[in-house]
This record gives sequence, C-alpha cells and structure tokens, in this order.
Amino acid sequence: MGWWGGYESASKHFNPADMEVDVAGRSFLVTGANSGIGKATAKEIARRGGTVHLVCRNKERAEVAQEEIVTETGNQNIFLHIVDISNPKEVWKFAEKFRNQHKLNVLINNAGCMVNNRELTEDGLEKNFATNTLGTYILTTALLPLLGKEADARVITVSSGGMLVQKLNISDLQSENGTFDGTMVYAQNKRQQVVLTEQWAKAHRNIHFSVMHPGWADTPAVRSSMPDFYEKMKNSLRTEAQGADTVVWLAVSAEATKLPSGLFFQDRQPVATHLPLASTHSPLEDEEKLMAVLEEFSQNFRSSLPGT
Ligand SMILES: NC(=O)c1ccc[n+]([C@@H]2O[C@H](COP(=O)([O-])OP(=O)(O)OC[C@H]3O[C@@H](n4cnc5c(N)ncnc54)[C@H](O)[C@@H]3O)[C@@H](O)[C@H]2O)c1
Repeated sequence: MGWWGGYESASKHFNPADMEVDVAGRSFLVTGANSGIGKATAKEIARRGGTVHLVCRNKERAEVAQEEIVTETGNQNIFLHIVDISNPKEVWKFAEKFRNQHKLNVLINNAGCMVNNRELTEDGLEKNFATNTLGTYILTTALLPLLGKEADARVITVSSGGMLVQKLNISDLQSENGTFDGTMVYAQNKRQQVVLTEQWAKAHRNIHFSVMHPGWADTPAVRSSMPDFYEKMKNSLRTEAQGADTVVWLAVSAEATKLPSGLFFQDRQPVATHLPLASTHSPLEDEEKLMAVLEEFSQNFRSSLPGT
C-alpha cells in the first residue's frame, strides 16, 4: 500500500464487521464538523447512535450541517457549539464550560487550515499554528480530565501525509523567519500533531490516542487552499466519506484500540511516521520542548482558575 494508494484497493482489506457497532450512549466531539471529512465523520457516528457535539466556527453553516445530519440519520442527539479553534481564549472557555455540562468518550480534532499567506489572529498568533497546533493542544489538554473519567476514551487527530516532508522544528513556531510557505507551515503543524499524539500517549495511559492521514479527499479545503493540486488530482481524489473512513474506524471500532496508543494511521492501518531514509527524525528533547512551549502558550491564554 503506497500512501498515494486509492481507497478502492485499500478497502479490499477492510473488515466491514469492524464498523457494525452501536455507539448509543457514547459521546463524541468533532471539530470543523460543518464540512468535508468532519461532517462525514459526524454523520457516520450519528448513524451508529452516538451523541455528537459539532464544534464549528460559523453559526449559519453549522446549523445547516446539523440539520442535514439529523435529517439523514434520524439521530436527534446532535449538538452545536460555536468556537473558533484559532482563538485560544475561546477554546479554553468552551472546554471548561463543556467539562461541567457533558460527558465525553471520544474527541476528534479535525478542524484544520492551510493559510497561504502569513496572517495573524487577533492575539497576534500565526493563523495556521493557532488553528492546527495550539488550538488542538488546548482543546485536548482541557478535555483530558473529562475523557479520563470514561471507559474506552479516545482522541483522534486528523493530520496529513504531507507532514512526512517535515522534521519537527521548534525554533520558529510562528513562522517569523524567512519566506513564508503556507504548504510547508501546514506540513510542519501536521508533524507537530503527530508528535503531540505520541507525547500524549506516553503521558496518559488511560486514554487511547491516534493521529491519521485521511488520504487526499475532495473537500472545500483542498479546492480552496491547493487549487493547482486540485486541478491535477480532481479525478482521483477520494470522496469526503472515504476520507472519513479511518477517522470513524478509529472512533468507533473495537479493533482500533487493540493496537497501541500513539500511532499514525492510514486506511485503518498503522503506518510509519517517517519516509524511508528521511532525515525527519527529531531528538526527544525537541519533542518534550514542544510540549513545554505549547503549555506555556496555552496558560497565557487561560483566564479562569484550574478546575473551575
Ligand atoms: N481533504 C484532504 O485531502 C486532506 C488531506 C490531509 C489532511 N486533511 C485534513 O483533514 C481535516 C479536515 O479538512 P477537510 O479536507 O475536510 O476540509 P474542510 O475545509 O471541509 O474542513 C475543515 C474544517 O475545519 C474548520 N475550521 C478551520 N479553521 C477553523 C477554526 N479556526 N475554528 C473552527 N473550525 C475551523 C472549517 O470550518 C471546516 O469545517 C483538516 O485537518 C485537514 O488538514 C485533509
């Protein structure tokens, strides 16, 4: 199986029984759930009876998605939360409130962006970093205590195979130096998500962590952020549902948690996080430093007291 491999050939090895599960009574949170892979994931979980919390930035678009999911699946337990993942204060506030009101079995960090120019958020954070790395870090960290209360708790982060070209670089998290290349910044963020997952898996043994590549799927993000790639590839891209398949498998199947925590998946299989002979391996101290720096960033944006 190559990482360019199509869904049809990969899916020949899938066991359909893995997905024949009823997750009624379990609670799932999906970020960026109003379109693409996130919406397809939310729909498949809803079909299997799960309670789904959609975390989206835009209220109008999110309400349309919520209605579509309820109508198509008949599942009424679909809830909406409006949060901008690139806004760390908002993420903290949301997570701390959510912790007091709901239970959570599975967190799916799907929201992501590839912004091709160096844009800053209102907090002065580079947009890709704020969304893909810091937002994912804060949301997960803030929800770990809630996840830790449940049996079979899982965290799944939607990364990208594009991360394979990047070695973890902690020296310029905000892309302040050199020429800005959005594709490479995105790939670096996606590498950081892999490292986060590995580090979380080591530190929190009671929760099962995975990170994954969805395969190249025809979604709004690919159309708008990678127009040249889209033009070349549009006839061989996966559908959104095919891109969501491994996310859903990691979220609902019993098979997924029989594998160790902390792995990188494609097409329902753990795959290498480095290309053969690549010099993308990083020293453990850089990986630990990334966690420490993100923790420092995250605490700077936390307004309330721990435990409140
Ligand atoms: N489609 C692909 O081929 C592909 C390949 C590799 C990785 N991915 C990853 O899959 C994930 C889903 O992307 P997609 O392809 O379905 O595209 P998409 O544009 O349909 O989905 C991205 C979602 O994230 C949301 N989002 C972005 N910034 C946000 C913010 N600040 N706050 C809240 N929500 C925000 C968007 O609103 C959208 O719903 C992303 O993490 C992307 O990097 C996609």
